[in-house]
Amino acid sequence: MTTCKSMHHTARKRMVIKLGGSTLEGLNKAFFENFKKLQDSGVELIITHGGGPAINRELAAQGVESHALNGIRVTSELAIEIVQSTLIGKVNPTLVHQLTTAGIMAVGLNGFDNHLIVANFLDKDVYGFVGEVQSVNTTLLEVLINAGIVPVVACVGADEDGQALNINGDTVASEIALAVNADSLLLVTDVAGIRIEDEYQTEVTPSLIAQWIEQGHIYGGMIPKVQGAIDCLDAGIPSVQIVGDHLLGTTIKTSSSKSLSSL
Ligand SMILES: Nc1ncnc2c1ncn2[C@@H]1O[C@H](COP(=O)(O)OP(=O)(O)O)[C@@H](O)[C@H]1O
Ligand SMILES: CC(=O)N[C@@H](CCC(=O)OP(=O)(O)O)C(=O)O
Repeated sequence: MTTCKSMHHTARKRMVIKLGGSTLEGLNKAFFENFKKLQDSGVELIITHGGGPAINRELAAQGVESHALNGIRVTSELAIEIVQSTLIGKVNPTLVHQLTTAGIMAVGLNGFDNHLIVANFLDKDVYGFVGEVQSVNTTLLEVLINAGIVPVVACVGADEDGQALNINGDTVASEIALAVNADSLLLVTDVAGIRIEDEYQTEVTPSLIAQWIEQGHIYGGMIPKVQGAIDCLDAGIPSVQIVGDHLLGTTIKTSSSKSLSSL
């Protein structure tokens, strides 16, 4: 019996999906119903999200300055309060509502819950209240997944003193994918994948990505996505995709399977 059960478990696919703030507000019921179908077909889902545009609006409304450096928001003491309340208080429950409306049992979480995301200051002098992930406690995620519940994780970490730290949503997604040993990572954003000189790429390798960053073809918010993708591939997660809201986009692979046709 035990063998049977564990074999069943290892056969299940586990997928981490990150919904970017750039696309979050335009997603409809049909989009979320795709996730319901995935879950019904036996895929274990963990959803993470960002919320850059919502944070920008709230910062502007309160007259708090912030700017990005290498795709990371430089986050002052005033700004972290707004990041925390916007992501955990507004963006996360809105997303949980959309998922539950699509028939998915979903529960909202953030880095504070059962030490889910323990973080250190990345570099306080340069970035302010931005976190670098120190550890991900997967215990709670496993409990929820086993009960058929989809965890929905806001990208706020907590340091050992209980200070909230802002972490890029793509970074949280890849760290969680690594921690739960996901079979795939899907980053949903506002573009249909990586675009190079006006052409969307269907399949790319880490070495091409490094070249494109160097040449400035990949910049800004795309940088934490490809970095997270490469970290996952390096750790053996077989599939990472960056897609638009139609779920079409770029697959990042360690080596191209197109070598014959492209020769
Ligand atoms: N090579 C590239 N291909 C596609 N998008 C890119 C590229 N380089 C930079 N970008 C930018 O990255 C953005 C997506 O990142 P971001 O705005 O942070 O989205 P999200 O909120 O989904 O994390 C795109 O809208 C585009 O402006
Ligand atoms: C440190 C850092 O940059 N945090 C991000 C967190 C939100 C996020 O990542 O949102 P997107 O998914 O929309 O990019 C920020 O403050 O914007």
